[in-house]
Amino acid sequence: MSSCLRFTDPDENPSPSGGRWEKRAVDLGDGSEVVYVPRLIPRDQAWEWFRYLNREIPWTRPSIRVFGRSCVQPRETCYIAEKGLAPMRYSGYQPNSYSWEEYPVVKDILMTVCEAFPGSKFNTVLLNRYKNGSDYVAWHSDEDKLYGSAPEIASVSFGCEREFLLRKKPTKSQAAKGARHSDRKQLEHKQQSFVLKHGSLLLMKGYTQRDWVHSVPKRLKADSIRINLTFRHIVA
Ligand SMILES: O=C(O)CCC(=O)C(=O)O
Ligand SMILES: [Fe+2]
Repeated sequence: MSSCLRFTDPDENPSPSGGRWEKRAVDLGDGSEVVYVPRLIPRDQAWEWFRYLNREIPWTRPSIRVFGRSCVQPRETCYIAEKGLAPMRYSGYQPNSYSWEEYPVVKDILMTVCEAFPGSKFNTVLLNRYKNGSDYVAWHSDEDKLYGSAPEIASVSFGCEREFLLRKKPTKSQAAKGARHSDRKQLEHKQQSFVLKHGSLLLMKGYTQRDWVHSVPKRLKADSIRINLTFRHIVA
């Protein structure tokens, strides 16, 4: 069950720059926070970029390992990274890394993110394409020492609106006891839901990767393509 979001508005205390966007911050507690920008990119510009990404990106649907079993990833992927960075790996899969120079529009999207959040730093991007509502991303966190202890991850969405869920990870003692029914119920209340709109940005900050997991569940009514870019910063 997803709880209703209660937003605070950081623009009530505008920062020196990056203030021309409506931003909705959600404090998840204990040092975790997300900021949702519903209209990072104007609608027509976002459709133009959607068409470019859909057409030009070399999408692949790799085999990954989940709980020791090989399966086809339930969405298409591409990875772009600065040269010389440590390789990225998830679920037993190490994507080929393409260069930023080959995809100028991806750089333009990154520039827009950096204008909205001056001071943020990103050097890689993982792109995902969901052909329709049967494509999804399962519960996971992007916690990896490659990204440091409290990474900022900027997620920009295009095309079909999809639900994005965030759920608190069980604490060590909850995990040790095994998720009893009452604990499970408690954790369900610590779930947040966002409908990520065409041209929107969701910034995950602080301990969101350490303490929360996220997913984009199957939605059989979603009948068109969604493209998502998660900008990340590899520290080593
Ligand atoms: O598609 C999304 O909104 C999220 C993708 C994601 O979580 C990931 O690539 O790690
Ligand atoms: Fe993720």
